[in-house]
Amino acid sequence: MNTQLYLITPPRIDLDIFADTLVTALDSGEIACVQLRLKDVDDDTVRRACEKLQPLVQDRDIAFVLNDRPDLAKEMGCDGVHIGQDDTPYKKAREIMGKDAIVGVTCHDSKHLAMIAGEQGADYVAFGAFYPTDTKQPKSKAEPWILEWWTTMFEIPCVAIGGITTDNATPLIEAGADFLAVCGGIWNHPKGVEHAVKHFNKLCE
Ligand SMILES: Cc1ncc(COP(=O)(O)OP(=O)(O)O)c(N)n1
Ligand SMILES: Cc1ncsc1CCOP(=O)(O)O
Ligand SMILES: [Mg+2]
Repeated sequence: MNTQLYLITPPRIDLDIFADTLVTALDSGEIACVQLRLKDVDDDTVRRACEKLQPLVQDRDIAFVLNDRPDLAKEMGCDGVHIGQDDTPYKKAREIMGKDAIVGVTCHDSKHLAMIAGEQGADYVAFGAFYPTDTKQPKSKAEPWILEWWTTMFEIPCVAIGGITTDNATPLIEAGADFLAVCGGIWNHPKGVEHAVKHFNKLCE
């Protein structure tokens, strides 16, 4: 399977404006997954964002994953949740989400964390940050070899994240990333989101 695109929503969104931008992105090419990632907002803001954005994504047969909050992901009918090492522990997240939902786990640049997540039953392991990013102050710096190592050793999909753009994605694709999780590289692309999606898709062919 070729590398697939996994969109992360911008840190701050105006819901009505972003819904239109998201539709443009979704209709520009192949996208496997969208993660709603809103930090430091109240639960109702997350609920409203889910209500507005989730149908746009799911109606196109694309997975809608919520960051950090298995409780809200379950309540809102999301396809999955992404949890970090300081979030709800995997077992609890799985208990809340059920066996068929997607549960993805941040593993930074750690083989050890990834093997634990894999053993516990994670649907994907996420490595990063591969490049400098303005979206988050990352806790770790990962190198492409960890993607190569993971894909050689395990069947569970791996996600590459952190500062990925159309200019720097190729080494991660070549190293075997199953998914590229991208925020700024899509929404802030100088030529617009349509061009960005198409360009990422081309790189992944
Ligand atoms: C696909 C994907 N990978 C990694 C992260 C980072 O999760 P986390 O370490 O919990 O940090 P926050 O995103 O919660 O700030 C992610 N969200 N998605
Ligand atoms: C959430 C997250 N986790 C590690 S780096 C990162 C930010 C991803 O956004 P961008 O693609 O803009 O670097
Ligand atoms: Mg988190």
